[in-house]
Amino acid sequence: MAAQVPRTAADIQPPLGTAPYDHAHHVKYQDGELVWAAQGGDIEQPQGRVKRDDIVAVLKAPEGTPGYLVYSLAEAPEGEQPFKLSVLLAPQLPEEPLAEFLLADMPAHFAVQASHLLHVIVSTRSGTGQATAFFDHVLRPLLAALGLEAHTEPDLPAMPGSYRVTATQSPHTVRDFARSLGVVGTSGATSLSGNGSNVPSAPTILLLSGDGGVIDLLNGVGGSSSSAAPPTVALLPLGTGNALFHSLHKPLYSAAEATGASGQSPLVLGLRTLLRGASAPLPTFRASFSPGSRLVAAPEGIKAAVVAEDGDGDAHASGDEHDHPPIDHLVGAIVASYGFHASLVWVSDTPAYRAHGAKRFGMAAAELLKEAHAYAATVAVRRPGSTEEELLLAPDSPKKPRAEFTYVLATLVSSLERAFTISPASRPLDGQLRLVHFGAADGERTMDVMRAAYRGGEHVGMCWTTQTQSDGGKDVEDGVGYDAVDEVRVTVHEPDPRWRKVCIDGTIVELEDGGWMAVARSAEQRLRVLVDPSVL
Ligand SMILES: Nc1ncnc2c1ncn2[C@@H]1O[C@H](COP(=O)(O)OP(=O)(O)OP(=O)(O)O)[C@@H](O)[C@H]1O
Repeated sequence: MAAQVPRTAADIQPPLGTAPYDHAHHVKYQDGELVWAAQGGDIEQPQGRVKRDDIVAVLKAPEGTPGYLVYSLAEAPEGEQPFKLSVLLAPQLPEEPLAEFLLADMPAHFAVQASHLLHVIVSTRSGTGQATAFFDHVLRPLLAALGLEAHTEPDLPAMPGSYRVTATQSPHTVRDFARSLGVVGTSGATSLSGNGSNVPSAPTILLLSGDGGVIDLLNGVGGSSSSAAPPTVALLPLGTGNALFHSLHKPLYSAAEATGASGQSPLVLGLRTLLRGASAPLPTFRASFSPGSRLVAAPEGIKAAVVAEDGDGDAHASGDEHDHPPIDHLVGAIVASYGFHASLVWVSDTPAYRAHGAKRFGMAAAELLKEAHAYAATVAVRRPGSTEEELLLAPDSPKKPRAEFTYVLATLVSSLERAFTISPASRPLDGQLRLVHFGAADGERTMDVMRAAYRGGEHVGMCWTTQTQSDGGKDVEDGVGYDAVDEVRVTVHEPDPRWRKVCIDGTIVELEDGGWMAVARSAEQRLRVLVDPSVL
């Protein structure tokens, strides 16, 4: 049975970091807002408003206090205090928004017992570095309101009502954390809770980061050699692209946009999913690399986890960020790319670019497109259900393989940023790899394609006329290819290592000249992820 939300008056003292509660006497819901007035006030001249879009949850007030507590999040990204969790105590609430947001029971994934630990990871350098502020001013007080308190002792046994916080200290912290989950006695992960309850039997991890945190967890928890049940991850999007989060929540953005609420905050959605979400297996792929492939750092020497192979076939860390350790595979959940996308991720991951948040991609893209490099490669695909590999062909011949590409990107998700819909056919958790590709194109054409992707995926089906290299420069039809695939193999033919980078969920690997990357859906279950029940 799920644990109850706190019911004592002490549990609803204003949690640390929040302003004192506002006390409403009259409340009404109009035009997508709760409006309220205090005792003696006039509801027609409200004292305060809470936008529906900002509501995170409604809790019942404790016994002896009639009414409800409405938790809402306000964000001011450029301000001194970027996040503010507000609480309104109201004697009653209208059916809307009560029915939608009332949290009657503690989510099962918050129940802490010997068989199930709750972790919070704060990735301090993700995005523009706001994960710590989000934890301090939003998540910690919200969890406190649910009767959950933080501790930072790695060796404490599971204590009901507590969770363990890990703040990243280096690019290795998340991967090291993930590896520790496989160690009996640290994770508390058992195959079954065995107590007849619906408490999960593996830990729940609240991840305050971008996509990098996910790939570090995926490659740290180990594969089939690990006996632990897969942990469940709750994503709180505090990175730059947050591709996995935005893709899993895309139907919710679309639903909100249909009602005119285009500004729906991802962090509010993330908190709602955290409180009311359901756990589902996270589809993953395995990217294998030819011998001689190496992990590489960003151009200025700063890059995330350094992961290398151990004898068990699980990815793990070695060396520091200046090493280029050999690598033979990575597990990903988002994207495996070669060409413009991989180069862009590689060159934009410097401290100077990172300071610009999501704008860093546009800035780095402008530089890269001045060169408009044509990436020499061959690309083979295996289509769904087929056992045969087939080469992607040149536009002027039904037999000749295409020899130059600008873009080769295999993905399991729809969106690489909230508004960048690279694979419009992808649905949350559908587990289908899709390949977006086009041949050598100049900078302007590539920008056109990228702009169309920002218009909801309009790049799919784009066509243009191009000139062949041979046959005296004949005009032929070309365009963006978009295919469901079970496997993709990219073989690079580039003497300059600069153009031999591939990107796996943000991690960069350099192939050798003539080397290859093969990407295929993986049947392994390494992680589960919390999603809004509507996407299941
Ligand atoms: N304290 C730290 N010191 C050094 N590196 C860190 C630290 N904390 C986090 N990192 C690294 O910073 C990177 C942050 O990546 P993450 O993907 O979370 O954010 P992002 O790149 O801004 O977002 P996205 O991948 O969604 O675009 C990770 O590679 C992580 O290992």
